[in-house]
Amino acid sequence: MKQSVKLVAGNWKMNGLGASLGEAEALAKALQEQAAACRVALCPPATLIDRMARVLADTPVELGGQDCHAEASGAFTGSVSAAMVADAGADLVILGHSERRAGFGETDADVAAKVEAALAAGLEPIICIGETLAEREAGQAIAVVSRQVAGSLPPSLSGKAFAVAYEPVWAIGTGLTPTLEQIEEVHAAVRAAMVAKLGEGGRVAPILYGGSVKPSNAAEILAVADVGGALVGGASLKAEDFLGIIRAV
Ligand SMILES: O=C[C@H](O)COP(=O)(O)O
Repeated sequence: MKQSVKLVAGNWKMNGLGASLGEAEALAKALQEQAAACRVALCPPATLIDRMARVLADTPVELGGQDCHAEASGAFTGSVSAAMVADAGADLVILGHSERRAGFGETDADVAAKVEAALAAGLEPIICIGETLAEREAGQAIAVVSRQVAGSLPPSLSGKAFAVAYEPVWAIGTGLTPTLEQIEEVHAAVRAAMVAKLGEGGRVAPILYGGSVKPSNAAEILAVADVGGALVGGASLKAEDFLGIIRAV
């Protein structure tokens, strides 16, 4: 299989005010002094994208949003469009995170529509999938992620730059992680579902792992077959911790 460059993306979620720009600056400075062996991205809250774009201009750190609306414009109070995320300075956008699926009722079809909007705006989507603890305990993990891939990835992704992030819901922010064997098994199933949906276009995009990735476990997780990077929450908020993960690639 052709390997794409690994991507390590930090999802700040609803954390970080202007003061946190110092962490982005420190990260960029470190990566300018010693280049990373992977792509690196930070995805701050929408209000920080513009300011962070200035801080990260001419550095190796890419910038992403955490969500966008599926429509291009209109009466959607509180939402931002994909074009707005791009206009603020982002190159990527996280879509379908489990916190949006669970907290805002986003379905696979909603996510697929957002992916279309992101592509139209020139953004590279990072499409999140993952099973709940109840689904894993019921032996449904593979079926759930396969269904999410089939429903959340529109055919138009074929030939476009994108990533899928496998994030078991029970591993997010808990300190728990699947075994390396479980990660390998799910990533293989996700890859098969991507190829079933997109044909050859599903073979190259990286499949990131997310859920309690930290400097101490990053190397072993990133070495698992077809783990194409990491989507990092808590440990991306401090440059030093995030660098520990990036250096493990
Ligand atoms: O998007 C990131 C994930 O939800 C992982 O979060 P975490 O690294 O804090 O477990």
